[in-house]
Amino acid sequence: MSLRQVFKPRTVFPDYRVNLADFKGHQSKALAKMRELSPQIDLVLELRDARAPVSTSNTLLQKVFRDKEKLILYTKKDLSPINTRFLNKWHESLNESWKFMDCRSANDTHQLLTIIRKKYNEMYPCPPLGLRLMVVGMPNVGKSTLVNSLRSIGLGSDRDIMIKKKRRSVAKVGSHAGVTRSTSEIIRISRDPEVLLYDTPGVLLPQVKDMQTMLSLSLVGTISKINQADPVITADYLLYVMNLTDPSGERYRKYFDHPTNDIYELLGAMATKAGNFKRIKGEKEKRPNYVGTASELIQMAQMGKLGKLCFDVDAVKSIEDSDFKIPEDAPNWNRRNFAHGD
Ligand SMILES: Nc1nc2c(ncn2[C@@H]2O[C@H](COP(=O)(O)OP(=O)(O)OP(=O)(O)O)[C@@H](O)[C@H]2O)c(=O)[nH]1
Repeated sequence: MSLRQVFKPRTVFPDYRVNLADFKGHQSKALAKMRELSPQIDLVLELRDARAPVSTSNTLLQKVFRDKEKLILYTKKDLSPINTRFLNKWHESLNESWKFMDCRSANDTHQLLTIIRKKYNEMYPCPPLGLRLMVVGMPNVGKSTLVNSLRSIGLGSDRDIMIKKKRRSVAKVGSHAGVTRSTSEIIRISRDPEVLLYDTPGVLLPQVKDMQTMLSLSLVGTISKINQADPVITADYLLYVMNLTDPSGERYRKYFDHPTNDIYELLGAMATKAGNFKRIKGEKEKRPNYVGTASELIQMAQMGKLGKLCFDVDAVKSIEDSDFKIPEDAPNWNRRNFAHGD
């Protein structure tokens, strides 16, 4: 590209056909269990990934806990550039409380525990069996990580959180979707006041809204490998998001010297640099391994190696542009109970 040419990122993503479902039997069972336990729950912690705040919001969970007090936790804040003004505007219109979190941070967990304990102290009469919480959300958003942090900090001191972490881990954590398969037994996270919670398996919608939602969910690791879209399509969406976020091409400068809208150009350059070629049946020459390189690029994005990214670019923009009104039937929660955090 000549220096005179100005790079223009794509503003519309091509309409690929991708699978829109990843709903499993254990998720359906988990929903039934949530409905069964719902009457004894005082507060629902709904986790969403801050890199896909709209796509990881689950209307099924909202229906199950329609009448419950709820605090929305946007997790993985360390990987997301999302503007808190957007979250404020969005939730103000829905009369909902929210907080930004790194589930592994002692500081954030402390702040959350303070909110939870305050909630207990404000209840009259105090719940005789302790305050009961349920931690819900889509797969891989950080539920089990949060449960372990709450228990470590809630029952111990944060100075020895690292030492006690192993002993106190009650919920299995993993880097892929679907690690928790069933609702936990009740777990104590604080003694005075008595606070108990249930960890639950991640639940998706039976079918997601559209292709971009599915690609966003794949990029934050919510979709199981078998149902994810083709890695090259997912990497192309990642490129679309990266260019809209920063049109200078800086995020992939290490692999390619100018911004591009052509995913094959970027993957080809990356594969050549790594010497990652593949022989295609019936062809003499080896070709760059586009699929393998696309998977590597996706993994880098998931680990935060391409900088902070929000994959819900179009969804966030359409919410930002809309004119909010508080629905008349919105529950009247006391929002002063909750801090937003940053
Ligand atoms: N960077 C970052 N990583 C996090 C955070 N919270 C959780 N993780 C990581 O995200 C991955 C998924 O965490 P889990 O706690 O297993 O997620 P889950 O929601 O219980 O997953 P399911 O069992 O599939 O429902 C793990 O690799 C965690 O270490 C966070 O706030 N920031």
